[in-house]
Amino acid sequence: MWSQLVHKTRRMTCFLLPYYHNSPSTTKLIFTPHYSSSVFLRPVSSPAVRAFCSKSGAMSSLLSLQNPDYVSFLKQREAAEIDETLMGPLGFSVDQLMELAGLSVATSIAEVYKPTEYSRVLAICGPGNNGGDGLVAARHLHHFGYKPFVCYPKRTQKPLYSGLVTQLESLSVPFLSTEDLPLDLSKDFDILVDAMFGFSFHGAPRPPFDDLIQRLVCLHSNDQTHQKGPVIVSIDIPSGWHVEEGDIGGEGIKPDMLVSLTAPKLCAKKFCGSHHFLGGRFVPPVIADKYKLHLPPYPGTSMCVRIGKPPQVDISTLRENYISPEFLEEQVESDPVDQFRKWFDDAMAADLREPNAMALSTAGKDGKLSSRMVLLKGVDKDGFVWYTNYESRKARELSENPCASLLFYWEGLNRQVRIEGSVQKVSDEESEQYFHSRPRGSQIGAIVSKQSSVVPGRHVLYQQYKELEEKFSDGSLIPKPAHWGGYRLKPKLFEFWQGQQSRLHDRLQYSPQEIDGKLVWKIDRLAP
Ligand SMILES: NC(=O)C1=CN([C@@H]2O[C@H](COP(=O)(O)OP(=O)(O)OC[C@H]3O[C@@H](n4cnc5c(N)ncnc54)[C@H](OP(=O)(O)O)[C@@H]3O)[C@@H](O)[C@H]2O)[C@H](O)CC1
Ligand SMILES: Cc1cc2nc3c(=O)[nH]c(=O)nc-3n(C[C@H](O)[C@H](O)[C@H](O)COP(=O)(O)O)c2cc1C
Ligand SMILES: Cc1ncc(COP(=O)(O)O)c(C=O)c1O
Ligand SMILES: [K+]
Repeated sequence: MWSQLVHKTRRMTCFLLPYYHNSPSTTKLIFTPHYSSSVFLRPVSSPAVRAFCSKSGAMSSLLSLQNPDYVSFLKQREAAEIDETLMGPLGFSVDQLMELAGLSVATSIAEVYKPTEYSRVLAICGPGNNGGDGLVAARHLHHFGYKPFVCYPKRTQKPLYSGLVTQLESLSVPFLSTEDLPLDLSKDFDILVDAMFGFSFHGAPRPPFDDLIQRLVCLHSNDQTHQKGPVIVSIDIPSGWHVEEGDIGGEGIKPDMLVSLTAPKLCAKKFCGSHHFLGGRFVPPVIADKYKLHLPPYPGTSMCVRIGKPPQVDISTLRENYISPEFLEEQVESDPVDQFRKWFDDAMAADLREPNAMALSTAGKDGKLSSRMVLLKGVDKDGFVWYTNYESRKARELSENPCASLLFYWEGLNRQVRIEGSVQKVSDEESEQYFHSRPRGSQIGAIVSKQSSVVPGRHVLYQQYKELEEKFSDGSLIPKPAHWGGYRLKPKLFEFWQGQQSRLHDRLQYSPQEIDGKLVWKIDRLAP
């Protein structure tokens, strides 16, 4: 039933940072909880930083605030050696590694540059494996919804490479010769994938790559005219850079994004672009161990992880233009609770995270306001229910002033709901029933926490928690503390807000009116 709603298991997020513990006889993989101050970062959904707006992007971005020194950098010789070991004793084939490398590049690009804004991609591929990564990336980008083009002037006559070319041709991905390419690449492409040279580059670039690199260099000079040009994404090494020293003369390409593979090479320390990613999620422990590689963990199932600092953003530029279906008086339910349920169902269907999270605002007798999030645990014609500590700040304020307001914001649907009314405690039986439905850990947590009071340190809570956990380890009933229970807000005012373009939002307010001794809800449209 809806009013007994939302008993979803709370998702506990714990970041596990693997490290390899070396003992003379064994190599053990130990997981330690990894706490980072950035753990609480939310993805910012705006065009400027769509960079990390996808779910996995958000995960990558929160890992990014790790100390950048934490990441290892490889010498050219080490990179080549690792490659040989992977493809020798460790049993990988070059095809496999190239596929994973190219996929990492495509997913890194997709995390930062959305195909709706950056559709036209030119992959410039060199004669070696770096070029192969570029071909694979182009294929994945096609499947991700981009429009890739490929320039592959020095083709390698090996089945792996001719296969990659055939695969692209079968997707009708156009191949452009160097002569076909416009001298100025800035007009025709949104993303330039630099897949010319990787860690085997040496000396000075020979034709035709010298000229191609120069065309990428030229784009920065255009940049000074403040034209929005294409972005450059380098695979593993910015082509033309010394693999260890970087851009020695300072006249090389300046990529916006670098996707390091396996581990960044030394030149990556000189990378100044906005987006440094790591790909190549195939490093087995023996390699990590032998080369003492410190690499960030890949989030979830992602093929890439952001390393280095995320780009700085000007907060004042962050904004969304809401685009939604019109929300009209004719469509709404006459009863606001029914309308709320309809929208709540939409929020559930949209798979939003914690659609039952709501801001609760209260004020004490001094009139000073306070807000916090709580979880809605039930709704019906009698009101909106949540559970909390009856000795908390909110409880004190509610005892002094029973008026409160609730606010839901469903970002993915461009919707907000405001509810105002008066608050009462729910019955003891109702609290009792709900309390015992919670996970046992949360029940103990409620006993331990004298909510809103000052605690000398986390260890105090943890100590009490451990003691109670031990006490109730036999599975016996955990008694609900008297100071824990529910509140119900009886609504007197509703507002349903649907975001629209140019800030001309729809706002429908429901207020109660008595007509012929009967209570009806009056619906008014408010100016946005
Ligand atoms: N383990 C991994 O992470 C994997 C990474 N991969 C990718 O492979 C490259 C390294 O590939 P490799 O084939 O060894 O080398 P390059 O792609 O860098 O290029 C070698 C070719 O480039 C020619 N070359 C070298 N220098 C120049 C130059 N100055 N001018 C022109 N051409 C040059 C070289 O020819 P030579 O005759 O000079 O030897 C080669 O033809 C790595 O960076 C990753 O991107 C794998 O895909 C998977 C595993
Ligand atoms: C998403 C979310 C849901 C929360 N749900 C509850 C809840 O249901 N009950 C509760 O007591 N605290 C909940 N909290 C914690 C409160 O926001 C708050 O920190 C706590 O209730 C103390 O508030 P007070 O000192 O103003 O009384 C939640 C926090 C968040 C971020
Ligand atoms: C302190 C506190 N109490 C209660 C709740 C509600 O949790 P539950 O869904 O377990 O009732 C939360 C949720 O975040 C909370 O933080
Ligand atoms: K490259």
